[in-house]
Amino acid sequence: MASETTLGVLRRLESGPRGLTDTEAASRLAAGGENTLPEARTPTWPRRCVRALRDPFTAVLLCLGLVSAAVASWGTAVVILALVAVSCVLRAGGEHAADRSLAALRELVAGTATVLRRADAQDPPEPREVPVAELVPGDVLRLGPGDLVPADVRLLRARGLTVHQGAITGESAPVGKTAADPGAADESHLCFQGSTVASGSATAVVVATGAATRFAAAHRVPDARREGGAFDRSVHGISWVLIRFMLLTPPLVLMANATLRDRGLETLPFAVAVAVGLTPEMLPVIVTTCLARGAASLARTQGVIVKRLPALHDLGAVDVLCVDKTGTLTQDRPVVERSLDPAGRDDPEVLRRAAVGAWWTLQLAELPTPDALDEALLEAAGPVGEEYDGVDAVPFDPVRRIATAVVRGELGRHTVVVTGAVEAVLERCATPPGEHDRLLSLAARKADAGLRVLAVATADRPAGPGAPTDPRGLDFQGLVTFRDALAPTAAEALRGLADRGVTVKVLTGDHPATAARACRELGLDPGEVRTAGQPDDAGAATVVARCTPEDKARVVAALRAAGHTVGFLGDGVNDVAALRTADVGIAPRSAVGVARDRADVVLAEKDLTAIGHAITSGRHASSNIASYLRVTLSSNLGNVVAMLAAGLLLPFLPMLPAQVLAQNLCFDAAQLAFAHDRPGAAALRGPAGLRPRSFLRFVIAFGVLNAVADLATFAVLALALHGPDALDDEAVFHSAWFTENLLTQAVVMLLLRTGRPAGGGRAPGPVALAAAGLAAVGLLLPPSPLGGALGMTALPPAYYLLLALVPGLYALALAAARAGYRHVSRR
Ligand SMILES: Nc1ncnc2c1ncn2[C@@H]1O[C@H](COP(=O)(O)OP(=O)(O)OP(=O)(O)O)[C@@H](O)[C@H]1O
Ligand SMILES: [Mg+2]
Repeated sequence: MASETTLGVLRRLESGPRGLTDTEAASRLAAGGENTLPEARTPTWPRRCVRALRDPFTAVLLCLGLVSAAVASWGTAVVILALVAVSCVLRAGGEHAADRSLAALRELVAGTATVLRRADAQDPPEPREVPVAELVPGDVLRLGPGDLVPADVRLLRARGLTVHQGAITGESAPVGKTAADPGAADESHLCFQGSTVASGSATAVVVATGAATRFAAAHRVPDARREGGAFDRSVHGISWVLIRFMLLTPPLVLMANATLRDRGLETLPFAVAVAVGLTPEMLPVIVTTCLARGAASLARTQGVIVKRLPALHDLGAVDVLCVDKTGTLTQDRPVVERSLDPAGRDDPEVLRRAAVGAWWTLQLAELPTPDALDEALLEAAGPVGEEYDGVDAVPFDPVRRIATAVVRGELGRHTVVVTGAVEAVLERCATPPGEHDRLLSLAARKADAGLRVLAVATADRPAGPGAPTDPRGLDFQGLVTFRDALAPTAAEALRGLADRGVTVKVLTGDHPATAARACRELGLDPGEVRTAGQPDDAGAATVVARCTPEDKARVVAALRAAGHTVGFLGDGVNDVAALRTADVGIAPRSAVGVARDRADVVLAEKDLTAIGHAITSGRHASSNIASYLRVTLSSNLGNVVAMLAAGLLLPFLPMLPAQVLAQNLCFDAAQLAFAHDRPGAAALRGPAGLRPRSFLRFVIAFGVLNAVADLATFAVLALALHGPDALDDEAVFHSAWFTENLLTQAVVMLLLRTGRPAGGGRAPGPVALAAAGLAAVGLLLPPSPLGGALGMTALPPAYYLLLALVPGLYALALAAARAGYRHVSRR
């Protein structure tokens, strides 16, 4: 294929430069299938369950179950397997529902391609937006900056085209592509599905779609999204600490019991049950439920689409949000304001020349969507350009910051028209240094007024084959200024972010003064504006101007390295690298294809205030997950420590393995309520990340407190009611402790969540109801027949009195400790 000529390829595909007819495309689609990757299909149920088993906690549970089975402790083994099964099924179900709704949402922002199609063979071809899935071999399509290459294509025409094809070849820099018929081994005339257009434009014919593309052949998962976002990392960190604890517990229990109590392997089921008691086995279920609920409600109420569930948590943790300016804070609907000669006087000729360049760029570059500045130039200049003969054009490139068009002038010579950022154009002009500085400050004065500034230069040269990619020795012609109105919701959105404790930074490719002025008008203090490349441009500055795409990504990376959780909001080709680098990439729906594809979150409506709501929703979900973890882990840890200690002090096991596991099941069921909780206002006020270290410190502190409370209960019960000798009534002791555990757990649920303080006159929330249910089970299960089956019994009435008292005291201690902890952790 590599050595085939363009014509040969078109003939083989039975297509032509005018594209396919609708009927032909439809019959090819029916015959060849949709242009989708095989991996993109949703996993089956068994696969989901197997995947749920790979969760580390589940794996450890399974191991413990096998150990129990190996020592013929069938009851324990069965209960553990039941736990595993319940958590797998709940999780797989949750993920299934979440995936389905995510897939539906992703459809909303799925890409389209600009294809030439004809209703009839005689009709002229017209460019049409077609869903990427409906592309067929032989389709002729247009590519422009920011497009995803939707299939494997052979270029027919290309202007200044460079593509990122790292997904296929691993090269990180953009690669130049041309339509010229190549040598045998060269692939510079082919673009592959999965690559993206960095600059330039092209017309190309589709040669392979769907499973036949090179991308699919390489068996790459299309969305190998970064694992290890902030959320995954935190959960991973916490999980591994716990798993180490769990694996250590059984041998420790065995050894302690063997040395101090002379017990042998018969304590193994107990040891295993204790280790199981430590596991937050509902964690995956809670995480999926919290995130999926948050994402669904965001889509419904705000039109915000979260494409990757953990991104919702990361949004909640964002403390710095970087945004670009044009198209995000402003509308990107520029209108020409003035056309100035080098002396700063009005001169319509400058505008006319720029418009000639724009016209021929539009004609020759065949961009799928015309550039906003080019359109504004043509709108203001009226019908110009046709009086010349266009030769070639290289569309705007955000790295060089210039656009070039070449037209045939008088006497067969060529005129090169270069438009672009002032610095970039002046650098290519033969202007004396003094004049150079004067022109820069003229442009800066215009930019100070909030205008976007375009410099125009030309050169006259002998006829040559094409446009120079890096023209030099130009004559400076003047400036065109544009007004670009601010996005109507931008000011309110920025206020909303400030209220939520999020620092906003503006990273723009535009002039520093234009950016500073826009910020001021939006009520954001720009401070000292930095230009990309200055030392410390990633530091404290609010505005970094003249960013290349790499600069934006570099600043984001530096902020992350400094410990921030960084969000990036952008809509253009020059934002793609930063969208990938940030913890959460956000794109408005109007963004170019790659930006939308790379973003984790897409704003479906043109309302920036939705970001604030999305951040709150992320905090909401994180706070519920954190509440769950905090409550579960600290009370589990407390129970385990208390149980180990009591196991050594008592002549019998403090709880039977089956009772430990039953208690565990009750906890798990009650804690599902956290997925439906509404956290208090305080939890939503600032960034809400799970920081493993401080989190584990919290858990250990409250776990120890919990253990102390448990042991105190045990001592009080023993001494107050019977004296040390009466303790050999095992069933009574087990029942009392079971009840006490469930009651304290209920208290912990109420007091350790990040929820609103009790009271306030509103109906009890789900957590309060679940806690009440848990307490009721704690009181009612032991005297019931089921309790009997688990080896428990009704308690003497006096016990109930004490059992009412102890959780009360514990609640007071807990509330005091919580207040003290807040005080300490705030300092
Ligand atoms: N189509 C174009 N033709 C010529 N010059 C352009 C064109 N678009 C932009 N420029 C010039 O390049 C400068 C920087 O534009 P660039 O697109 O890099 O940033 P931006 O889109 O303004 O910023 P942001 O990153 O905030 O979206 C503009 O100020 C303008 O002078
Ligand atoms: Mg932009």
